[in-house]
Amino acid sequence: MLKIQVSKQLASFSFQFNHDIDCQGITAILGVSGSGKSTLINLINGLIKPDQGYIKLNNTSLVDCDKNLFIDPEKRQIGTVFQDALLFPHYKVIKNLTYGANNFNSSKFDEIVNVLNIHSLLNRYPAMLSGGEKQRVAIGRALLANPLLLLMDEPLSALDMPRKKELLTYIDKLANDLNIPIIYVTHNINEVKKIANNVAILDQGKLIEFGKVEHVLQSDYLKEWL
Ligand SMILES: Nc1ncnc2c1ncn2[C@@H]1O[C@H](COP(=O)(O)OP(=O)(O)OP(=O)(O)O)[C@@H](O)[C@H]1O
Repeated sequence: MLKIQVSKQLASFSFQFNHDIDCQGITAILGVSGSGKSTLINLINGLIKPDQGYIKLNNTSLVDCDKNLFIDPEKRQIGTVFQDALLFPHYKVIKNLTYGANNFNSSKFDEIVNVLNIHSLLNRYPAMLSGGEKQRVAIGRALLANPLLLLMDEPLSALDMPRKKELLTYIDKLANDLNIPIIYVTHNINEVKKIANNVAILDQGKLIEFGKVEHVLQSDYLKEWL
């Protein structure tokens, strides 16, 4: 369980989020541009410090403003995949995957390589990969660090439609085959329908709705948005 009760002021933008997120399956964070989706992701992974409140992952405090506690991003056991796959251009895929990952065994490596279907890419440089292949490698690298939770901030936005469809299938497999909980940021309702179990809707830095996808997609807020 991810327990979040935070507020953050970024210039004139006020952000608040008070809700628990079940660490199971895929939880989508949906909202228009500027609603605060990336702010939420960066509060969870530690790239932003809240002004007030706390975040706990499976009962471990990641940040607690009252106690002046702040766990550094690299110690949170949380993987983040951003819009653009940030790979080292001068390293082959295999080195990009294993860079900085100290605690993994070869069966874990094989499992991740299989689920993401990147075996044939291991000896290529990033410049020799398509956008979707790069994102699969970036996801693989995040998974090799053994995260308890995977955050994905609009991972499809740089891809064309066929690659989007392809990568969505892989993301779905991660949650099901590897059993890794995922928080998935998007402004695309179709992506939510395809892969998410639960969805949170943000608007102007506030949580508007949270619940099962079937339920939330019926909300009046989304009827106006569609
Ligand atoms: N460091 C900052 N300083 C000032 N304002 C910021 C800062 N970071 C974000 N903001 C503002 O906070 C608001 C929310 O930004 P955020 O990136 O969280 O939105 P988003 O929903 O992820 O948007 P998008 O879908 O376009 O990525 C925006 O108005 C943005 O300009």
